[in-house]
Amino acid sequence: MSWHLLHTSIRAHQIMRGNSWPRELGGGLGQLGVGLANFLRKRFGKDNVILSDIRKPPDHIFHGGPFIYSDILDYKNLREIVVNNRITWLFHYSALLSAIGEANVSLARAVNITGLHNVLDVAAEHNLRLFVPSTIGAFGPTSPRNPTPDICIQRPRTIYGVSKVHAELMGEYYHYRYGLDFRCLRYPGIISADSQPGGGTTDYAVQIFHDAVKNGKFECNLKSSTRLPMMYIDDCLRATLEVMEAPAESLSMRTYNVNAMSFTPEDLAQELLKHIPEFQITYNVDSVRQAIADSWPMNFDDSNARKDWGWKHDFDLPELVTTMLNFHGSDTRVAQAN
Ligand SMILES: NC(=O)C1=CN([C@@H]2O[C@H](COP(=O)(O)OP(=O)(O)OC[C@H]3O[C@@H](n4cnc5c(N)ncnc54)[C@H](O)[C@@H]3O)[C@@H](O)[C@H]2O)C=CC1
Ligand SMILES: CC(=O)[C@H](N)C(=O)O
Repeated sequence: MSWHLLHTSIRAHQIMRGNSWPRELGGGLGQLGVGLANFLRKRFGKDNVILSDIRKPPDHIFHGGPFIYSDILDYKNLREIVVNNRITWLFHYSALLSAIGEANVSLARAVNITGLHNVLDVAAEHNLRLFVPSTIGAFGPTSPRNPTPDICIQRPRTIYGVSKVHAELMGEYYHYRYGLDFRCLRYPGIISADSQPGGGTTDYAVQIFHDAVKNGKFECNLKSSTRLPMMYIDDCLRATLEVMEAPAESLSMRTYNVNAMSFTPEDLAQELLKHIPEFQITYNVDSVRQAIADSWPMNFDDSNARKDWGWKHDFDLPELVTTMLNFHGSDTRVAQAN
């Protein structure tokens, strides 16, 4: 019996009891982890996915499958989990995202850098296959923005971006120096319907759907012309699994951009109006998030991922909006019925 652990958060890790499958587990209570847990439980059965968290999970999560405690900053605890459960793959999702990281730099440095070091060491010590997500935030104002290739200048201006460049470089160092099977994808802004974002710059693109369905209006904290790479969560989770299952010999790199679409708040509002004609968007720009967004890629070049391991996205902007509204719409209908 081999186990696979995804480290995502102070609130959630997951260890999956897998027979022989190299499958990933989502962080229990993070935006992506919730989606990942659902994805994995639909495909592999809920009893093969164990959530871990230093907080008590809500009932629907607790009853959704097995549960265990862990903290990414507790190296001894990490080693015990890896050894006691014979972990073979580790997915490290724990981080403070861009905006929340700027509000608490010392905690972001601890979690995003010291936490990463703990994971690298336990992964190298126990020969784990390690996935660490990077981000569009790993680029900065001196990077080419339209499009942004895999290899170019990376001088991000957030602790989040600096920590993610560090993760990319450290992961690749451990790969070349110690043979660690490190794999990394730079995610765009990820959009999910059934989970809340964790304090990033792209969070508006998640909240707008909830507000549009519930109130018919939305106050956007970025300028209407702010173009950013975005991806629907199903594409994100599939990309993660596909790169982890790709044969090592197919990987010419260990860190890849993955892309699906790029849009502005205005583009998104126009697409929403096709479904909700009365929808209204207003703007109240958050200067911290706007400065971060203005330093990030506008479009991502992911040609290496498409060439090396066959990456292909499924959701463009129209499909994203239809899918998200169907979820929120059905959610609202259920709420009204109840
Ligand atoms: N959601 C997105 O749009 C994107 C996410 N990513 C990356 O994917 C990963 C997961 O992202 P999300 O689920 O959105 O993040 P999230 O903010 O929803 O969850 C991150 C988790 O890290 C946890 N954390 C904080 N301190 C911790 C500690 N000491 N020990 C363990 N966990 C700790 C937080 O409690 C939180 O639950 C992160 O590494 C993030 O950088 C990358 C690009 C885009
Ligand atoms: C794109 C990301 O990495 C995240 N959603 C953020 O905005 O901080």
